[in-house]
Amino acid sequence: MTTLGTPLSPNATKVMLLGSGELGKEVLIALQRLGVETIAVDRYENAPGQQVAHHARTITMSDPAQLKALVEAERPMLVVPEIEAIATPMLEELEAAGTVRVIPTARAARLTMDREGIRRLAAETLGLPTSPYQFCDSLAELQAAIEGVEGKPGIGYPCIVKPVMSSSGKGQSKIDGPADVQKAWDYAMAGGRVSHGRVIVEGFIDFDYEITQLTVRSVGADGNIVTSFCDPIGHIQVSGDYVESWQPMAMHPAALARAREVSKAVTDNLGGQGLFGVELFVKGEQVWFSEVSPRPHDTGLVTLCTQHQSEFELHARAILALPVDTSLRNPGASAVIYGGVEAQGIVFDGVEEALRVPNTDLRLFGKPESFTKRRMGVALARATDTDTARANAKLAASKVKPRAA
Ligand SMILES: Nc1ncnc2c1ncn2[C@@H]1O[C@H](COP(=O)(O)OP(=O)(O)OP(=O)(O)O)[C@@H](O)[C@H]1O
Ligand SMILES: NCC(=O)N[C@@H]1O[C@H](COP(=O)([O-])[O-])[C@@H](O)[C@H]1O
Ligand SMILES: [Mg+2]
Repeated sequence: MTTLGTPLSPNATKVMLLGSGELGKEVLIALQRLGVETIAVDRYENAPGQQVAHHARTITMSDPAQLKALVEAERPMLVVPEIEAIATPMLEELEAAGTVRVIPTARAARLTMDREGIRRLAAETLGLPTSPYQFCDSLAELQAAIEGVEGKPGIGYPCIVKPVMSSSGKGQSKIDGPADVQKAWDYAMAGGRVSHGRVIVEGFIDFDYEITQLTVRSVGADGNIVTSFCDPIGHIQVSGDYVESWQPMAMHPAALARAREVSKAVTDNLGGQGLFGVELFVKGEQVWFSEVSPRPHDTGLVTLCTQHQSEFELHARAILALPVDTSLRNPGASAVIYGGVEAQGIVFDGVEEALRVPNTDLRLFGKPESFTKRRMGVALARATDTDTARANAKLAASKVKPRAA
């Protein structure tokens, strides 16, 4: 049974988010609506979620001592990781000591913190289909992994190199031939979230399309964990970062069934309560596991305009052991708004024109600093079909013009 308290009182139900970007901001709003007392933590001041939470804290989340001190001082009922770059072994320690509960579990946060833990679990422990891959600690190892050594075939070309710890495509590049290897290595070294000399090289999967299968582990009426699925989300990525997503993605029934089998296998193993974003590549009826976020997914921003309960509300409910409803309300789409400029405190022209596009909405995240390729907002569109929704979301996004003040 869940009992919720009153925020800012001695009986408050306190939840701490580790990472408070655009995704955390929406989770915090969902928690606020249930009267949860929220603590938004990030690596910089005035992060989007810090602007809506009861309390804002700024620390280096990858520093175990700082993380421990903060959790012990605040004593939240739940700690909810929102990004990968966190001192997750410290979360495991704190969870083991009974200091706090981590969402979905501290082990899941550790395994998904870098690409190695989750890839080895999926491919080697669970036997799920993935791209061929190798981990490398130097340029020479990368070259050998691609070209092969002593008669052993390598991954070959084309392939993709990514820092083991990065997200939103940072440091990721495609290698089409030997001339690109050095450049890809240097780019990966510059792009990781935490300085780390390790990369994954993956064989390129020539998929027809890719999806995010949002999967929720919540507590059922009988007290047992139930798994529910949202309608699949289709998306387009450019340079490893999502630019457009839509829901539902029309899929062959066999591919959808397989996608859900794979999602269930991964999320069963990771365990705990909460929403997961399982990323899958699809070709015909064939499905490959790519990676999983044990938390709301950027491509799932579309659920703000398509589902009765968005992925953020689903996460908030699931972690509080409340019932969830994953049903679709109407088709819809999202389109990303990049900063386009390098400046602090930017302004957005064209918001009115954007919102004149029928059945659209906007989220401007309020990030204090813009970079050319930093995601600063998203346009949302609902429609009776996803083609119309995609066209309108892109049109609305294109009307918003960020600029230096
Ligand atoms: N092996 C692969 N074959 C083909 N395309 C790939 C492969 N790996 C990655 N991609 C493409 O690059 C995108 C980003 O890759 P990935 O999800 O691993 O990066 P990421 O940095 O973790 O991104 P995010 O944090 O946004 O999920 C994928 O969604 C896909 O479009
Ligand atoms: N693909 C993961 C993802 O989209 N994560 C989202 O981006 C934020 C970081 O943005 P920033 O790099 O602009 O600070 C994170 O806090 C999270 O909300
Ligand atoms: Mg991804």
